Amino acid sequence: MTPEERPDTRTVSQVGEFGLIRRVTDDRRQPESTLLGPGDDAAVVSASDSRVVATTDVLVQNVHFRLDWSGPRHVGRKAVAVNLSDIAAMGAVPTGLLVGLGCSGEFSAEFVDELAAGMWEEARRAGTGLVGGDMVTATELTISVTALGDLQGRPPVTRGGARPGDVVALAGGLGWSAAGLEVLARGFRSPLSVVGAHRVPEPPYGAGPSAAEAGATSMIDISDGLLADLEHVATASGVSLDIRTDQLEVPQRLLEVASALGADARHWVLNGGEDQALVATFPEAAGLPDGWSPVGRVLAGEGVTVDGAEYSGEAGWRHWRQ
Ligand SMILES: Nc1ncnc2c1ncn2[C@@H]1O[C@H](COP(=O)(O)OP(=O)(O)OP(=O)(O)O)[C@@H](O)[C@H]1O
Ligand SMILES: Cc1ncc(C[n+]2csc(CCOP(=O)(O)O)c2C)c(N)n1
Ligand SMILES: [Mg+2]
Ligand SMILES: [Mg+2]
Ligand SMILES: [Mg+2]
Repeated sequence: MTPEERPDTRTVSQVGEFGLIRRVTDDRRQPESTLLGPGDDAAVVSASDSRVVATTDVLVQNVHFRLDWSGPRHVGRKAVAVNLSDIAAMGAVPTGLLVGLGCSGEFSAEFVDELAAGMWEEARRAGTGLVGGDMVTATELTISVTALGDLQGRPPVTRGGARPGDVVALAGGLGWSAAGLEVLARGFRSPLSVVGAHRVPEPPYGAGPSAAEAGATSMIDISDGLLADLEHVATASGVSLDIRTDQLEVPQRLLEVASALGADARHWVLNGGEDQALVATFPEAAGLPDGWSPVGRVLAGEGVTVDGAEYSGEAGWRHWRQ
């Protein structure tokens, strides 16, 4: 075995702050929108628009992921995916990502390499890259990602534009991540269809800009749960949203997993978080773009209902739940 082939067993402490930065920034082919990448006091990115969309989501070990449930590549992909889905939910395309990493010196440097590889993998799927970040020592593994985006000349699609008569529509899957979380919490590691969805969500990135192009009146990505996140749209728009369960399919696979666990698949679909699907409202006459299907209606009033009735089950995820 040559020295180059020997596995690198050094820890983060041994490699140090600048060694670590070099490892995760060297040899990365930046996307075209990166005019100046990592290495200076700040990055410079180009955009076709004079406005910049900016969003941050933080992931903390044992709150957002567990390292006995997910590997560093999964965690890296998820940290980027949840941020890129917020960019898509504004109707924008991403132009760059900044990553704040807090980790203890005991982690292997290879762990950080894998985390960075997962982030780049997900960033590339959406046509963007990591343009900068920060590395600090911390007692809990913490990943803060900031995503920047370009509205390409369109108005932002906010949570506040839904109007009575609009169609509520969905792009992407719901309930898969919650099913995976429950499977993992019960000590199982399969089926991969749900465990994989929990480890790494698959936001429908292209559906955000295409909804904006088609005249969506409001949009949000589902991080906490469909009903919980639609509450934000109902409040911001001053309307009521009614979800129709005859239009919101519960996938057969989720029914099977739920039946094996004695759980409720419909609850996963209505209240499960972290699938990062997109929900938007469209004027009835607009027609839905590819990848979008109707799941309900916007009505005059307030709050979110299911088939015209209040939902009695527990709502979606909340930090510091009492
Ligand atoms: N610490 C903060 N300082 C300033 N604004 C914040 C802070 N935390 C959240 N916000 C803002 O509040 C709004 C709602 O934040 P929230 O995190 O709930 O949205 P989200 O990212 O879409 O949801 P999730 O975090 O579940 O993915 C966003 O506009 C966000 O920028
Ligand atoms: C170990 C572990 N326990 C529970 C969960 C579930 N979970 C955590 S945060 C969140 C909502 C989105 O977060 P945020 O609002 O911060 O974006 C959900 C559904 C998990 N992923 N890992
Ligand atoms: Mg957030
Ligand atoms: Mg969001
Ligand atoms: Mg978010």
